[in-house]
Amino acid sequence: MLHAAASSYATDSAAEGRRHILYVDAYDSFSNSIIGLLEHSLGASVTTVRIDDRQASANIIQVLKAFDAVVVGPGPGHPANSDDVGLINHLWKLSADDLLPVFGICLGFQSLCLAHGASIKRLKQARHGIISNIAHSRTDMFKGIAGLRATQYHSLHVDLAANRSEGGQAHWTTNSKCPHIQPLAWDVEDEINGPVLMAARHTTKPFWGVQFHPESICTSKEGSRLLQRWWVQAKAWLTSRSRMVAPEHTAASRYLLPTSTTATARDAIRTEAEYEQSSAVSSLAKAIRLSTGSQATQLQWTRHSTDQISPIVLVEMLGLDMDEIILLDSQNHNMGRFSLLGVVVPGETVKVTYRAWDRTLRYGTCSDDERCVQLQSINQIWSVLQESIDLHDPKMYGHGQDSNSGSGGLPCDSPFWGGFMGYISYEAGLETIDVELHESATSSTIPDINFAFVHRSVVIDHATGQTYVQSLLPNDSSWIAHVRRTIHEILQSRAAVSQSQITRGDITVTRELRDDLEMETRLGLSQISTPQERQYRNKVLRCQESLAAGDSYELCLTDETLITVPRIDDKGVNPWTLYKKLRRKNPAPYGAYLRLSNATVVGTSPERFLKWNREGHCQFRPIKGTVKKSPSMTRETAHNILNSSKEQAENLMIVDLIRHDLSGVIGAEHCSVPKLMTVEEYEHVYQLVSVIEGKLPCSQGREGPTGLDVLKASLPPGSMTGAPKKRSCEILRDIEQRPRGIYSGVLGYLDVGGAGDFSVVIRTAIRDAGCVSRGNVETWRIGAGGAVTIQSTDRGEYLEMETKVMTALTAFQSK
Ligand SMILES: C=C(O[C@@H]1C=C(C(=O)O)C=C[C@H]1O)C(=O)O
Ligand SMILES: NC(=O)CC[C@H](N)C(=O)O
Repeated sequence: MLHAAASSYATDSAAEGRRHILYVDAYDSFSNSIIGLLEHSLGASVTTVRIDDRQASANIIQVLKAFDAVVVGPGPGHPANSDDVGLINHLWKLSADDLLPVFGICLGFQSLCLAHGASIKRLKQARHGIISNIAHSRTDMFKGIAGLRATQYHSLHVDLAANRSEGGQAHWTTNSKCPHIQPLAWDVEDEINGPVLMAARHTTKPFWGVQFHPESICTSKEGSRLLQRWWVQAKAWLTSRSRMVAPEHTAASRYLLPTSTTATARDAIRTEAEYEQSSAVSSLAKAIRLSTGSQATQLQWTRHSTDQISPIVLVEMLGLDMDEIILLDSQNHNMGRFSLLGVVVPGETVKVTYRAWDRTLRYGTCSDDERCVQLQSINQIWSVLQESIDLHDPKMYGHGQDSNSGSGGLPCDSPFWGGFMGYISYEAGLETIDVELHESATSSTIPDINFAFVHRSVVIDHATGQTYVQSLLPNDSSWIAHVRRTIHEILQSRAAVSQSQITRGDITVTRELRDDLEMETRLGLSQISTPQERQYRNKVLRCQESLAAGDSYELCLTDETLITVPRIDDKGVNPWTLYKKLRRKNPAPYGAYLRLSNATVVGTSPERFLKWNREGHCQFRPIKGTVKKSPSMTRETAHNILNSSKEQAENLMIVDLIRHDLSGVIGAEHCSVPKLMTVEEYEHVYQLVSVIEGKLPCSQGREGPTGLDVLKASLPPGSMTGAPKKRSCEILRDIEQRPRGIYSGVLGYLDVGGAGDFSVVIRTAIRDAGCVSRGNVETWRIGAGGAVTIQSTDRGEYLEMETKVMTALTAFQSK
């Protein structure tokens, strides 16, 4: 199947007269941005092939006939390792008749030079996310290019044998060892590594290459001009040879494998086997739909002016604190606007779980009516989630019912009207990028995807002081009235203020004090086992070895802290009491309390992963760069540290990675970076934050990608992996030797109206499933870690991990 560019929505590959470029993807996390640049700076149509596409490799001559030029992308590994470059090696051996212009970027460039006599060596210090001025010859593709600042992501470099003998000067001549490699650009500012070759061309063949990354957000505009200059040269070469592409461009299609899951969540399932399963899976959507009746879905809702009502008080007054619920709680944090409560109605709410290691999907309202379907791949889940959402979109059924507010229509300011609430684990994310799971993932008892289809919800808008009570169930006025009465009760007794317990009457106060006391007694007897410093530091060093070897540019190393708490009278820690303590100690905008199926999550994440609204506006907010607060750490010093090259490089890599993830779905030209590396202050840390945004194409009817497509294309969260994502995750799995589970995954909601919001699961405690019935102790886990770069120190990384653990561990320390 032909895969016409990763960003197929931006491309009209059938357009007449367009040139065709074959992009060779070496599994890099920046490829989609490069493809966007080729499409929009050069006006070319781009088709992607992966380096390990065997069929394309075996038929490479035929494949190339359909293209005007090839761009060979960056990637992990070493150009001398055939697995890392795959079919790239064929390009350098093409006969005169089959030749065509080739442009290599980073790994592609190194491969070009290696094939023509150069040596590939390790840099003394790898350059990942480092921006520098490029000194160039002003000739060839650099003609007319002004000052060029460019981002580098490399550990290896091209050694032309004459590098060092030129006294640190850039030079533009070939030498006898590499007579065909003509230098075109150098980095002469690098004091540690000395002059490093940044661009070259072949003296007789139409091969060019650059060591830096023209697609990076921090490479100046001259980066795309350079590509345009190359394109002029390439086309001149094609004209001089009268080279024509095969009349049928799609002739290449039968040799190329699809490169990514560009199928949208709404796309029809194709193979027969998939079809069979899909009908089983589809019955899930129908089962969920049945619970709302066969008629049009109505959203019944009321709105109340509640000022600053506390979601905690509301949960308790509704008597839900011991039940299965999902609370997304912005904890009055200045960066969180909404709090959302999803109610699980025992025996009625449909729960959907998926286990990555055996690919089983389970759904039902309770264990008795649970159905289990064996899936071929996680990709089948997205369509069923999307289908369930689509079947309930109240917009499709005319107006919802506004029973009390009198304004009619739907509550547009409420970001969630009902739909799925829950999480997607890190391992589920690994499956989406074809990373094999660690063997011990088989022992995991907590689901990897865990959602409830929430019909009844309450949304508190802390900015406007409005609270929405909403239900998708038919004839649910009595529940709505019950919540409304409870809200009035809270308001009347002024229980909405923070001193709520004092005003809620003696019974509640007594219960709360008793709960606190019980928890503190258990916590006083708990055992905390944090990662050993020496072992953690060794892991940092192992990460750095992979970075130095060129296998990764950044690795988000993590480990976990275990808290074992004795169960007394068959009772462990009350998760609700624990959550209340945690949110007091570490308020954060993405607070989460989840009890669903056998998972218990108590968290205070500062990091939004991805939000999209009903108009299709998407936003990522990755955090990368952490400084611990302390009496001696002034805001100014924190800013200085976070503005250092180490922290900025760390952040830049993730920004470029997320631009790639988002571009793959909506096209690079629709992505923007409105905030690049701004410092934000939290309870215990300062963080460096960037914002990447984009807009889904407006689709008529139900065509085109959705927010869920962006979500599935971006897992696991780049800030928790490092770049390039796939190789980095494989390295981390081998170093960490454990599944991460819910930690490092994403938690949030998919709204029936088409919106969604997910945080990154960090600074969070998770209770082991099954422990409740496992005798007299229970275990809680807190994952923590940080991005290791070549500039990290092992001790510094250990301290950073410790700081992050503490943000959640404080809740376990007895008073
Ligand atoms: C890995 C964690 O956090 C991630 C790593 C960060 C960093 O390296 O600075 C910052 C926020 C998160 O994306 C964690 O909190 O455990
Ligand atoms: N960005 C890249 O292509 C990196 C190439 C190679 N793996 C290196 O680290 O030098």
